Amino acid sequence: MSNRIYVAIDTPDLQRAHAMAQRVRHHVGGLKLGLEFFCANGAAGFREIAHIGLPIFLDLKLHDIPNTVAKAVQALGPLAPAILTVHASGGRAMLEDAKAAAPTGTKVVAVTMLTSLDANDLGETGVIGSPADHVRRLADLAAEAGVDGIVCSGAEVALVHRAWPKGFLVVPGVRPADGPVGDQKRVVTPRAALDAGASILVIGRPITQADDPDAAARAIAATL
Ligand SMILES: O=C(O)c1cc(=O)[nH]c(=O)n1[C@@H]1O[C@H](COP(=O)(O)O)[C@@H](O)[C@H]1O
Repeated sequence: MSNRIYVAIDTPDLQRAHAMAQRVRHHVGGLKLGLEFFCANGAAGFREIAHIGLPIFLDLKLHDIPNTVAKAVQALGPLAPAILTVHASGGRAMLEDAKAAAPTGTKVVAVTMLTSLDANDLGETGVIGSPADHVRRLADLAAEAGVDGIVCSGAEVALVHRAWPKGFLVVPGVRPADGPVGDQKRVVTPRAALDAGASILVIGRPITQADDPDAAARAIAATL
């Protein structure tokens, strides 16, 4: 893929989502639809956005018992998303069953440690060790369970890339050098994330909240 930016279309409003996707479509490689969009618009909304013709990353971060996740992945099968997320902390059996239930062309990627968390947040959830240790442990589990890749921050992607060179590595929480970080805590620039081994970048607000979203997408793409 020449353009490795997936733009996060985070809105519950189908018209706005469609207009935003149309606006930036020539400057991104794919579109990411997440919980906010899918809870409001479901499969019908997904199909409307898919008509635009770019690959769709369906980011539902599924996390439940193996049977429930497998049945949910099966139910999403007719949508044939290019990429689908589950949580790595759902465990080995959940990851194996999610992959087995996904259509052949869908990459199943496992979210390791959300980019909105830092070492302190991790400690509060009872996890001992650094973010890097935690991401590495979950990435190893994801690789062993046979999913296609993981989601992590740009701060850990280099170490995962070394351990799993063939893994499909998704990096969100990227910000142009001077941009506001918002609720993200483990942030790097788009260029740094790609240099460290990211397969694709997920970028939302730096594009969608810009005064001129297509110019913002073009400007970020030009740095890559
Ligand atoms: O799975 C994701 O895409 C994801 C994982 C993660 O750890 N952090 C994260 O921000 N995301 C998603 O990436 C997008 C980031 O959006 P911005 O912070 O607006 O660029 C959102 O749609 C998040 O749901």
